Amino acid sequence: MLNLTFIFRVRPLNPRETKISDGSAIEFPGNGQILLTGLNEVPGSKGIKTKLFSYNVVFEPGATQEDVMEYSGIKRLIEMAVEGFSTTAFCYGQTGSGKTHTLTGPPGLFQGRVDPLSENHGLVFRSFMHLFRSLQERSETHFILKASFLEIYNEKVIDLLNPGSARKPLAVRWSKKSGRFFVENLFTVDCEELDDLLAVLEEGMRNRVMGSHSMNEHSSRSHTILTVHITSEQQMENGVFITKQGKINFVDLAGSEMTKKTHSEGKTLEEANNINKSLMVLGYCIASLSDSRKKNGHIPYRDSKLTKLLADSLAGSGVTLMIACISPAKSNLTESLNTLRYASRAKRIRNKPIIVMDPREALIMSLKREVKALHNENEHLRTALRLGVDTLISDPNLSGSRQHLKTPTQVNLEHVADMEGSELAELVKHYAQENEALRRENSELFSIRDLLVRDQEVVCRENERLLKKLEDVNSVCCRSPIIPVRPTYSSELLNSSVGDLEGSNIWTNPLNSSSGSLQSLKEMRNKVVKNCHDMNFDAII
Ligand SMILES: Nc1ncnc2c1ncn2[C@@H]1O[C@H](COP(=O)(O)OP(=O)(O)OP(=O)(O)O)[C@@H](O)[C@H]1O
Repeated sequence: MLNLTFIFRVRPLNPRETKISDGSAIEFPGNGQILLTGLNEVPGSKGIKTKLFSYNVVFEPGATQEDVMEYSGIKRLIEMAVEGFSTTAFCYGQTGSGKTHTLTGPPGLFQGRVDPLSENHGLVFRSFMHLFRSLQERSETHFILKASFLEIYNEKVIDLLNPGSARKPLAVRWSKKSGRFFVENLFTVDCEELDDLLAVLEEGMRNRVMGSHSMNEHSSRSHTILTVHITSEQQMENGVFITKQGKINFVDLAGSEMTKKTHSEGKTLEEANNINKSLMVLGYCIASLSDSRKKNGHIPYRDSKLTKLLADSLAGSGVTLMIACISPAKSNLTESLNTLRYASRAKRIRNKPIIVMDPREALIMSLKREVKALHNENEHLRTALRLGVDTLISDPNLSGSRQHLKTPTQVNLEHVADMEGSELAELVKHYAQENEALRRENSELFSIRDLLVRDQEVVCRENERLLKKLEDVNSVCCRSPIIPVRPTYSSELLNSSVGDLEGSNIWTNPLNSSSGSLQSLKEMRNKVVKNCHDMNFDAII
């Protein structure tokens, strides 16, 4: 199952590019195709002028923020997070290609009073609105939302919701329990209302490190990860509560940059080196994951903070939407080519996403599913065999499996999360026992069915033999001059009553004293009719 989807957004030429007549090097032939032109001017192009890339979703420069929300697949990602999956949307691309614009909007949107109706809002703001609408539609489920927002600046993790005046970095540690990396002491905010989530976004955006270089006046100098944890509690038919823990990460990667082109030096150069290094590690991880020979080997997640924190999304149980942002300008052709190639490599990662659940609850769920399937199968078998539940229970041939089901273990089906270990163990035991009893009953029903099928075959053969005998007698009768000729009577025989036949002279044959034959014919016929009646042919599947 594919868990990494790539989509593309090509931004319009910016005023600077238009001013210096830096034309577009990208054409859109349609059907999700991107045609790079003028490649022969790129060093190492070996004379190739154009290259065509094909993808499922490509947003052309005219696409609006709403278009991206509607057609990028982000809505599905949110639904999956609500259903308990770990999901990630991240924006990748060279500096100034429109990553921040796509995720959160243009620069300055979060300065001063934020206009909630602005058309400039990016995917994060729109996703929060969609998330709350989606939760409201599921009134039968109780949801708890928590959000955190961090940035990785120069390989240091800073809490954007609680940066402190010194912007003290937080440690990234490995959790044995959850089997993943986590940020120690990261501020996590309870978000009961949509406004709480929006406040998290605003606060984080204000605290983010921005810089300026020749290619982007408002360049993000850090990677940011905004995470919304979604815990859902739903009551099942029998009172058991099932808890699922989904999450959605919005990752705005700092832009890859050619330091020569951005004229970086000093602090900006150090930032650029760190950005490029962590993006390179991300590239290695993606390349290793997409290479089937290396997939189960070493993946260098530990080589950067970014890959440590994204490891579960890339390789584990997550579902990822990668939005590759591209500049159309001729002057950025090499970078655009790199982004498209990077995406082509990453497209090959496939994993099986899984819902994150408490292992004990997962066991109960799987036992419940099995119990339900067995119940259904047994019910079907019972109907097919025309045996009522009571018949089965009173049938001494059946083991005590049904008796057990009539008096199930009494278990306190309270809120599972609040249950003591011993209570949970008892619940698991109960389902395991019920499961076992149903399995036994299932195999007994199957043996009964096999037995009946065998009986049916024997009776069919017996009937065929009797009908053959009737045919023989018929032919003897036909040869007698006294007996009027009837074309065939085996079917007529089966359709008429015994009384009809007795009164009829077609059976009397004084020459071969056929009263004995009549008697045996009647017996045979009765036997066939009885066999057919006894064996309900339709009932056996
Ligand atoms: N689709 C678009 N439509 C209009 N303007 C855009 C679009 N994409 C980007 N821009 C503008 O281009 C400029 C650079 O975009 P942005 O800052 O989002 O790039 P970035 O990839 O995040 O860069 P960096 O990696 O340096 O942070 C911004 O002024 C932004 O508003």
